[in-house]
Amino acid sequence: MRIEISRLTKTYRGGVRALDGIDLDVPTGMYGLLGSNGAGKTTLMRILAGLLRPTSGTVRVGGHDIATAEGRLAVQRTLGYLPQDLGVYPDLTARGFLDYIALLKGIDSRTTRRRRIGELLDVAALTEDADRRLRGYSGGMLRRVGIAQALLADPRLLVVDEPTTGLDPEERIRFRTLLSRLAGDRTVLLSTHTVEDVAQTCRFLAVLARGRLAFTGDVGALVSRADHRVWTLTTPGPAPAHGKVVAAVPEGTGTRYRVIAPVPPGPAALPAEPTLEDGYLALMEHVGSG
Ligand SMILES: Nc1ncnc2c1ncn2[C@@H]1O[C@H](COP(=O)(O)OP(=O)(O)OP(=O)(O)O)[C@@H](O)[C@H]1O
Repeated sequence: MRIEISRLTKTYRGGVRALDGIDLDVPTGMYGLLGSNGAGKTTLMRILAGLLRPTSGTVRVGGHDIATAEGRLAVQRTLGYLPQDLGVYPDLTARGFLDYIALLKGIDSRTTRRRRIGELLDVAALTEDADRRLRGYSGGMLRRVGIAQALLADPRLLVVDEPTTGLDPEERIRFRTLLSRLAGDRTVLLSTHTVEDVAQTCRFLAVLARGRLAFTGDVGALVSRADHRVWTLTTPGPAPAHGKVVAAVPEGTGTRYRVIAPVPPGPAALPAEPTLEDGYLALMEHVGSG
């Protein structure tokens, strides 16, 4: 399911221009949307989910234009959305909550609901805990309940907004693996400010900065933004005065710095292999974050 976005602009009442002329083509599979706080990611997700109207520009999802009522309806039928702040009822069990959402989504047949919810609890690895109240769930389990509710209508497009924020490393990895598995036969648009989530799951990504696209392409192309610009320097003295220090690890009597800079930050600096995070930071140095 392809997403085609052209000249998309969103200006909020009060004048904040959250999206400023976005052109983006998202193919089937897993796709990352990276950007710092306030870059416009949630605004874009909410427009895709039909919850917010753009100020101008066009958005087509699977060929349906979301500017028309029929288009929005068609997209809502093929889209599952996991918002940043999914509210749940803590006194419901996971099974009860999913049943409630399924009813809201118009799945009237009790048998269909029971079967579908059973399948999704299994996909989200929640079967054993399905009859426990949500108030006792961990952050990772709640996020998986969120994915299960987003999958109820078997959407071809899954839009997930900052799903791994606040998760511990094991839960984070488990959640990422789940998303990758789901992307096998659908489009999964993953919005995040965590570079590692994209590095571990996506081949293609876009970077938003202050409402504009700063980058689109494959992961390797973003990594190479930091080619010949990453250095390590171990010194007992102060941090290098030039370049952006991205890591500082105590080592012996000194500190090993990792630095992004166009030239070696000191005579003892050694070149290092760039990571996706280095590429992202090098790009942000260039465009200015925000
Ligand atoms: N309802 C609103 N009214 C006015 N301005 C808004 C509204 N929602 C968001 N904004 C502003 O629009 C810009 C983009 O916000 P958005 O939430 O889309 O960014 P984001 O990339 O999702 O950030 P975060 O990672 O912090 O969630 C910000 O400057 C934000 O303050």
